[in-house]
Amino acid sequence: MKKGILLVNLGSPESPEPKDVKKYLGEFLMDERVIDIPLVARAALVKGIILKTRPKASAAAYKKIWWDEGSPLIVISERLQRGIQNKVEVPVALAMRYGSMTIKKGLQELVDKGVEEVLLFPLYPQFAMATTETITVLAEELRQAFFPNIKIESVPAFYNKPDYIEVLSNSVKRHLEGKQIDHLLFSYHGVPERHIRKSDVTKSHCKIDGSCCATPSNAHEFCYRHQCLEVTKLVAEKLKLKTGSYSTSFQSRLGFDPWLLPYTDRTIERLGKNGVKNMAIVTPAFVSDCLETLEEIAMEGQEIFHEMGGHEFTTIPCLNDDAPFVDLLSNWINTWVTSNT
Ligand SMILES: C=CC1=C(C)c2cc3[nH]c(cc4nc(cc5[nH]c(cc1n2)c(C)c5CCC(=O)O)C(CCC(=O)O)=C4C)c(C)c3C=C
Ligand SMILES: [Fe+2]
Ligand SMILES: [Fe+2]
Repeated sequence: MKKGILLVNLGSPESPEPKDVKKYLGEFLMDERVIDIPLVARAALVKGIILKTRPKASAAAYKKIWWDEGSPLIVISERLQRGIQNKVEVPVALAMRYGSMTIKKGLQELVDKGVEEVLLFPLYPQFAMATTETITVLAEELRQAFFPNIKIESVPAFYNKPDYIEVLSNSVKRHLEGKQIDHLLFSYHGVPERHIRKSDVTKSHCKIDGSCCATPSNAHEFCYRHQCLEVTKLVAEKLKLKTGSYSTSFQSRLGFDPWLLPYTDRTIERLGKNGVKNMAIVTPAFVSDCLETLEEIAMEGQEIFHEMGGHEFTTIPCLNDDAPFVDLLSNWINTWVTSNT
């Protein structure tokens, strides 16, 4: 059976204009795994409230980070795809969960090249129902409806793979070389606490009480909070960071439901108030720099820190298309390609 790879990232608006941002946000936020409330309530919230105001504010934010070539997230994902394609023998396609580069088009591109067995590769180190799960569920629905003769295998969350932790740790180390940092903040995209409970396969483990994520459990295979805390722990161990010199927080909350704590903006504020002068931030929930890292962290986060009296604010880029990351993903793909052939 001929094999092929489909890398999948989140997606971006077609342009940073409010009408395109509105279209993108409409599709994104109407996903039942992103805003997980009944359809009628979701439509009322998204179309009746969020889409009335947010597109204008989001468009202004997108304009600050947009590149001549397009959305940073898309451009970087395309560079990653090309980097991997140069290192593997099978076709590598790229799709986005939302927007015009659809998963259906990505599967079609592979099928047109004769592919019958697809490795679906969600570009997220940690599992979340709003990211990994929505991709795998949609890909299976598309397979059943349009491509019944292909096989799809999905790459699970790779948050604790030793070679991933090594690449991430080396990147942090490289970007902090020669700097005197008082505090390293690991900031992950937040999710509503409800998402963690919904994804708890044991239905009783995740109490989000501070200790459950450190207690061994089958729930952790699908616990976003555990997987984020684990990345922090493993990188801190690898870099021999001292207790108290690093911490974890969650960014980008939306709405009034409780989201994972502590929040990144409040954490930056507290660090500044507590006298931290030089801080760095790494964002391991994102493999590609995007609105959430380039604007919310590198611009807004820096501003908060400076307002609180902080001096140096270092934003560590995502792994993007760095050679060690391209090599890592290519190695995993090549292992899959040569297995059972
Ligand atoms: C209920 C809302 C949201 C959930 C849950 C959520 C989870 C989630 N998102 C990412 C990664 C990205 N999100 C990005 C942008 C973004 N996210 C939300 C909302 C939720 N995300 C919104 C409304 C937006 C748009 C921007 C805005 O208006 O603030 C992006 C950036 C995309 C880009 O074009 O650059 C990424 C990447 C993860 C990993 C995640 C759960 C773990
Ligand atoms: Fe998001
Ligand atoms: Fe947990």
